Amino acid sequence: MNWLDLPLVRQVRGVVQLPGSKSISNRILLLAALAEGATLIRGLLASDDTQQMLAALERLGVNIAPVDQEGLRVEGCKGVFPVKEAELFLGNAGTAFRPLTAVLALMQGHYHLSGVPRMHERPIGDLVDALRQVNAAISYLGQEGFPPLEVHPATIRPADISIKGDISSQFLSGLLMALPLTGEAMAITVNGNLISKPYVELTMAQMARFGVRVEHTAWQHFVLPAGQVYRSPGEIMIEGDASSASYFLAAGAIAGGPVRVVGVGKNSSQGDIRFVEALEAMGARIEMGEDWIEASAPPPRATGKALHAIDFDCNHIPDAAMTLATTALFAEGTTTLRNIASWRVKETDRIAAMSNELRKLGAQVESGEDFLRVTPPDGPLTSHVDIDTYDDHRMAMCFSLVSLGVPVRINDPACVAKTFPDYFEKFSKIVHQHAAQA
Ligand SMILES: O=C(O)C1=C[C@@H](OP(=O)(O)O)[C@@H](O)[C@H](O)C1
Ligand SMILES: C=C(OP(=O)(O)O)C(=O)O
Repeated sequence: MNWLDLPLVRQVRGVVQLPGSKSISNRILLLAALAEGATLIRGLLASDDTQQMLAALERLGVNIAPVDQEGLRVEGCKGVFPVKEAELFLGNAGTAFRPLTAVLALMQGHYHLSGVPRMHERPIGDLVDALRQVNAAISYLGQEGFPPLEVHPATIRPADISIKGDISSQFLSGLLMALPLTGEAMAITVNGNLISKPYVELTMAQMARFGVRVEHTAWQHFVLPAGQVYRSPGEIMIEGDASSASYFLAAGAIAGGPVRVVGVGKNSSQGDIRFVEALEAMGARIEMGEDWIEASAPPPRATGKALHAIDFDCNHIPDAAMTLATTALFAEGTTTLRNIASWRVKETDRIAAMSNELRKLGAQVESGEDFLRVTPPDGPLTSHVDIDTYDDHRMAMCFSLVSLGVPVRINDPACVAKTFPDYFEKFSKIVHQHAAQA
């Protein structure tokens, strides 16, 4: 096991250029691959999750070539992947696994989809059930309802589909991106509650960039009109990742600031931009421009803690919500994060992992199926704690914030590669005062 020791940081300040959005990158790669015409993509995230999508598309016969320093040219295959038999390994990338399952189910081929052991514990049954309603032939190779999967050729028949949306929104997103390939009109009804709604909005917004529209009423009925085709818009610029922004903005709110992130701003299409509302509710000062956001701490309170606790429904920001859990260590009072049951089926059981590690620092933690409650210790956080990261990039990034209070050791820091390979380098650039210099 390797680790990274983060010394005590007394102040953060600076400007961070964000990496591209993971959620937009993997959607755009897939849609560009399925479109008519070539797409020049700029600003793509370079990380494990996008690498999984890129490698899978190349295996499926899609031509992808670098352009200039940072551009990528994807040759669209007009809705039909050239390769009809493939084994795809997709790591732990939900944004690759779920949408590719939906698309490949319509391709009349033989495909085998697998991932890392944790991916085989992450549910996919609700998506498979929905795809079976249009006669897709998918079988489970391990446990019923979970990857790995085998997709077989099948004659797809239009149907009114119902899908559950209370475990992951990626099932509905995958279905929405795939179904236009049939050319048929299709209606989807979401059965019960839909979580993580902004990600479905993001899906529809990316589809619209390729000329395909989805009609929907409330969050229950979605209609794909017949005869729509993905057409490349030519060139696409991907904005910075709003979830990745959360760590730097929280740092600015906790330890002085200002910290400015560049790459997302007030017109962002990503739901995690609304993390700033939670930070503001905790007392942080936020300013936003077209493509930047800046956070700084409020004046110190009598208690010594800059921020105050919140009670917040986090369903619309499941990823950035994790950052609130560690920000709560620097807030006066008890912070409650609600409606986060999906944390249990992500990179790890994030409610359990977060509870374990926060307790090591001296916080009082209460948790349930779908909530987490954090009360920081009265005195300082416990210093020099070893934080386990559970192969979860967000655990590593969230707990880097502990160094704004006490020195901390982050185990397996390289797990950040899933979405942000150079996270710790960027974090070190906003650090202005180590304990040794204080
Ligand atoms: O569609 C997407 O890009 C994502 C949706 C969310 O998942 P759930 O819908 O499972 O909450 C989010 O946690 C994930 O990181 C990315
Ligand atoms: C849940 C996440 O990833 P995935 O896209 O694999 O679901 C995440 O990045 O926090």
